[in-house]
Amino acid sequence: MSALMQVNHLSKAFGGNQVLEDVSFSLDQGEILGLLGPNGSGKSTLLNTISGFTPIDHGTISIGTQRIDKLPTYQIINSGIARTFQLPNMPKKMSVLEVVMAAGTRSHGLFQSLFPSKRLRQVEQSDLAKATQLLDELLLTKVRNLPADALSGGQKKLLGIACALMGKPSVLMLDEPMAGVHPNLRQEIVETLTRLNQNGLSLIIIEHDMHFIRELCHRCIVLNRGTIVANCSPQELAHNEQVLEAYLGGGTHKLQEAV
Ligand SMILES: Nc1ncnc2c1ncn2[C@@H]1O[C@H](COP(=O)(O)OP(=O)(O)OP(=O)(O)O)[C@@H](O)[C@H]1O
Repeated sequence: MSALMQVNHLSKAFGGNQVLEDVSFSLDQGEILGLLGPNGSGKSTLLNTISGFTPIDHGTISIGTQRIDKLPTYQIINSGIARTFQLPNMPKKMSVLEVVMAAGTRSHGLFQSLFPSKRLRQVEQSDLAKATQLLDELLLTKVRNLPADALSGGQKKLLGIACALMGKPSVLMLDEPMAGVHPNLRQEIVETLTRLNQNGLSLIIIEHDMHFIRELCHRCIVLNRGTIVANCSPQELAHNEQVLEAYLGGGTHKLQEAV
């Protein structure tokens, strides 16, 4: 494996609150990296900085040889990075299929949308095929004509993944994909993410569900108060003293309960 993404000495503070401090790690091509840590340790902020939603104070973020830490969000998306959110908001007046199709339109850019052409119609046809396939893979075919806002919390998460995949990213970052998802759907999600990974997608996954982490992740990094305290295999987590200290020292998610 070779490094696809490199984060070096990244720091971020909100006012006097130092949320990320000197964070460095890499994501290898084809890797599934778990991002763990107690509540408030800076996991979502780290994803926000990588995806350009939150500007960084210090450090660098690169994809291959390209620095992306100063780029606007749409260019970061174009460089192949997609993400989902912990609590996805969905439009009330669009159907599930329309929301996925709109995510595809966003990835083609405004120019093509404003000046429709034969080429655009072809793109729309291929978007429809891709959206239909993704909805099928993410078990949303039955609800494709419902308003997106009417979906359950778990289904909204799946829809968020479908939208993120419309841009054909090389890195997908998921913020707690299993939270609120019915147990019956979990294995399907694991299998879908495994298949996507086998087809070349690299993943960074924030998750508190240790069964999911062990089943899916090749490696984990653990944040505690904004600093990386472990970078190891999922199997090594339960024996890592700094990890146990991070979780037992005040976090509400107790690692030992999960392992
Ligand atoms: N936009 C913001 N403005 C001010 N403070 C923020 C902002 N975003 C995050 N923070 C603070 O950064 C800290 C880390 O939050 P973050 O959401 O990154 O943690 P987390 O590890 O993802 O937590 P959880 O597991 O509970 O989702 C918190 O103290 C939070 O209040």
